[in-house]
Amino acid sequence: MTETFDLVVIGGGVGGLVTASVAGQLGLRVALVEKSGKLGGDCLHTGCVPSKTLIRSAEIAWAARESGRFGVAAELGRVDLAAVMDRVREVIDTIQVHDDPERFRSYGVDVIFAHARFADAQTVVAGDRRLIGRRILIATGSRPAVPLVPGLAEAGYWTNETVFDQRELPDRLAVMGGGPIGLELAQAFARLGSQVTVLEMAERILPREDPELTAELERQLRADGVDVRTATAVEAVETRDGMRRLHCRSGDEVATIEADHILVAAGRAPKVDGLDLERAGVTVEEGRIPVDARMRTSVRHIHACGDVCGTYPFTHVVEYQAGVVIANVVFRLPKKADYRVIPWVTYTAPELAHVGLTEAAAREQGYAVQIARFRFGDVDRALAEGSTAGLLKMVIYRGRILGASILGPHAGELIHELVLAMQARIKVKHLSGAVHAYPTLAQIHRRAVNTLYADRLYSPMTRRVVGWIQRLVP
Ligand SMILES: Cc1cc2nc3c(=O)[nH]c(=O)nc-3n(C[C@H](O)[C@H](O)[C@H](O)COP(=O)(O)OP(=O)(O)OC[C@H]3O[C@@H](n4cnc5c(N)ncnc54)[C@H](O)[C@@H]3O)c2cc1C
Ligand SMILES: NC(=O)c1ccc[n+]([C@@H]2O[C@H](COP(=O)([O-])OP(=O)(O)OC[C@H]3O[C@@H](n4cnc5c(N)ncnc54)[C@H](O)[C@@H]3O)[C@@H](O)[C@H]2O)c1
Repeated sequence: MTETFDLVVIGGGVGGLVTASVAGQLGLRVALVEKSGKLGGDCLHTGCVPSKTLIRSAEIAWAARESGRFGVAAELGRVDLAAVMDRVREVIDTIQVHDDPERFRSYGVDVIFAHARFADAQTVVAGDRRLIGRRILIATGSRPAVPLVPGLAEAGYWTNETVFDQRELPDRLAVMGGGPIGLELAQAFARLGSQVTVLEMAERILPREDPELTAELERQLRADGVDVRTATAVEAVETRDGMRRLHCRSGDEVATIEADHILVAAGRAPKVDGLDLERAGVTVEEGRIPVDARMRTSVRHIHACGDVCGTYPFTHVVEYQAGVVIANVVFRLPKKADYRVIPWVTYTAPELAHVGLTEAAAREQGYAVQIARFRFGDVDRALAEGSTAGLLKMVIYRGRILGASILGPHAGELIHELVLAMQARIKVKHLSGAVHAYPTLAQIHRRAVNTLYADRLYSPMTRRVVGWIQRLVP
């Protein structure tokens, strides 16, 4: 059966759903093809939602363990991973209601559950249907990249696709990869009671983040009981009596880590296979689909967004890119994606939030920047909360923020004041001038900026000026 559509969307994750729902509600003839049998994609089923729900249970376990420090001394009973994962499932099911296929059908979207592939640049084959699209969107996401380590496949491992199905807490867990997925899950399992080792190949955890903050986060993770080993490569894995032995090398030193289970969190691979992209003439580079600023692939009427493009693989970025696709496809406006102000957050404890340029990136680009820093240990609310680790670091050029990183309590919430300031190109003097309620963590923004003015305010010159005013003005 051959049918014609204004827009054919491949992939029912964030990118595909946002685009299809808006285009459908605005009257375009839209087909949405999803192969997994359910809508929602990685974020809902195996990504953001389950990980953040698991982290919440881990926080509760940690709070019970630490309660004595707050004068409440609660007893932590047995951690029941099955019950924790049941709660994860409940949260997914609650959110899944928003992604009910019937809801999309009510918007006029033809939702098709099938594997999609290209027959040519205009035609997508989905089961026994041939969908001709005036425009086509590829939003097929990514899957875990699994390193080629001898013995790993035979030993078996978890990824984000299987970890949330587990029912028993492992005594010992080895995590390959010290990126956001690895660290969030490593700390969560450690807080729930597993003995966790993180094996990171690079010199430091979260290599894309500011090293000043990641060094402090590494110390915090260790204090939480996570054994973090950087510059460590897993060279081979063997299984003995059901136990995994990971043979690792760090420089000249070799070590063997024993674990009941291995979690692989070593990066993502865009899902481009099985799409027959060559039939459509869509270019694939280094395993991902490159796009221009209008989210167009090498074939102008075929767009791509989200993890399949391999840049900024975050839900909020996919959503933003879908907006660019909508502007171009639905409104035919030449809107371009602009990544100047993109925040992201790693949900460890403390959280690490970032937006814009790091200090190193700004200096590399030739900006003579000023750095404003303030530590949570000097913020009264952080003291009251008992969460004093971490700091705010702001990268400032000619009075405006080029970038900022926050390591600290609720950093993911706090960063948005700076996101808005950057987006609106507000000068930092306005952050300092804005009254911030006491005692809030948000005072850290104002206090960081004030450190820049302190030297000038209390300088001999200002003292002289004040002296003249006092003498001259009655
Ligand atoms: C553990 C984990 C935690 C994360 N936490 C966060 C977080 O806290 N914050 C954040 O911003 N981001 C987070 N992310 C990243 C976020 O989940 C992704 O960036 C986002 O889900 C990507 O959306 P997408 O639409 O590009 O792809 P997906 O959501 O992966 O959707 C792609 C869809 O396409 C379908 N598909 C693939 N191939 C075909 C085909 N040939 N035919 C038909 N359908 C197909 C797939 O089945 C899937 O449903 C996390 C990711 C992981 C793995
Ligand atoms: N909070 C969030 O927003 C959030 C959370 C989780 C994931 N995500 C998204 O998902 C993406 C993927 O996350 P990720 O953590 O899997 O990937 P990543 O690429 O960010 O980090 C993977 C880490 O694994 C290391 N590594 C690679 N191969 C290795 C090996 N053989 N042995 C040991 N270490 C190895 C890399 O050096 C890197 O530090 C992230 O870039 C992020 O955009 C976001």
